[in-house]
Amino acid sequence: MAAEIIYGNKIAEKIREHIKMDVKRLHNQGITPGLAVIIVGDNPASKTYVRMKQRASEKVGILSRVIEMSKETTQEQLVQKVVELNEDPTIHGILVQLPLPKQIDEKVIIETISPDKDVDGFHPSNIGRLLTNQECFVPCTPLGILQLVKETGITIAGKHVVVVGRSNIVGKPVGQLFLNENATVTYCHSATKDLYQHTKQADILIVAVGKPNFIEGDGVKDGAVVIDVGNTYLENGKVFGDVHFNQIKEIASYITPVPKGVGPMTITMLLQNTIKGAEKTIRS
Ligand SMILES: Nc1nc(=O)c2c([nH]1)NC[C@@H]1CN(c3ccc(C(=O)N[C@@H](CCC(=O)O)C(=O)O)cc3)C=[N+]21
Repeated sequence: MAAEIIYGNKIAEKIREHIKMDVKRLHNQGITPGLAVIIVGDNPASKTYVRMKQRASEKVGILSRVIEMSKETTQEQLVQKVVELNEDPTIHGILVQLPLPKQIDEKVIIETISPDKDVDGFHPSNIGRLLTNQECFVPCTPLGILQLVKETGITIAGKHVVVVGRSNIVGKPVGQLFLNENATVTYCHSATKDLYQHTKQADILIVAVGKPNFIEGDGVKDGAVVIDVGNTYLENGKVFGDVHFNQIKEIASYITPVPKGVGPMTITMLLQNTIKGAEKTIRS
């Protein structure tokens, strides 16, 4: 049976309507949520993402400030910029677009961002809080994936979630998030032996490796929910996911497309986290 396609862009649109109302409520309290996005260097994909984030922010009434820094920026200069934004009361969310140029240590920069403004959820303090199931900023892509799966109406508790990929920004936190939802979680990665033996066990298969068509039809169980986190730009300018969509759509119960799947949810969760950052200033 053919799978139902989960259109992340449609779900994202619905959530953004709620976000607009949250922003209005904050405006009425005299607060304009502010997001700072720092981009270092001129990676074309990064520029595209930053533009999408900026446009999405403006549409819902979040003030976005994009800070462009040259590819020669030193670590010290970037740290200084982040410290400045940490202290800026008009900024409620800080995102440093990754990857960073070689001369800059990402870990140092991420640890400089105030955990209270860390809308990416990459600071070790937020990661530790996610691990211990405490209130925190959850990384945007994992949070978006959870919302997409919840939108299908399936129960997550007790399901076997198999995550392919173990990056700090997607693989690891998404597994943790589903573990917190009482799923049984398996992580697969580059050293995993007999990958398909594992992926075929998945009720929910999440693929985040950045390799087009990495998982084909024979790696998927009948009726599985398949979430494709890939976003690889090929020379022709087209964007590709990590799973063989045409094969798997005949096997899965639900599948996310690329584009219009996980990507728009990532950006929507960034907006949601920025509002959460702005709300923190009310309570304190
Ligand atoms: N500090 C940091 N935080 C991030 O969240 C972050 C980052 N660095 N570095 C790069 C990755 C990638 N990322 C995407 C966001 C949206 C789409 C997205 O919306 N993609 C569209 C396709 C776009 C197109 O059609 O060109 C879609 O899937 O429909 C993709 C990828 C955020 N990232």
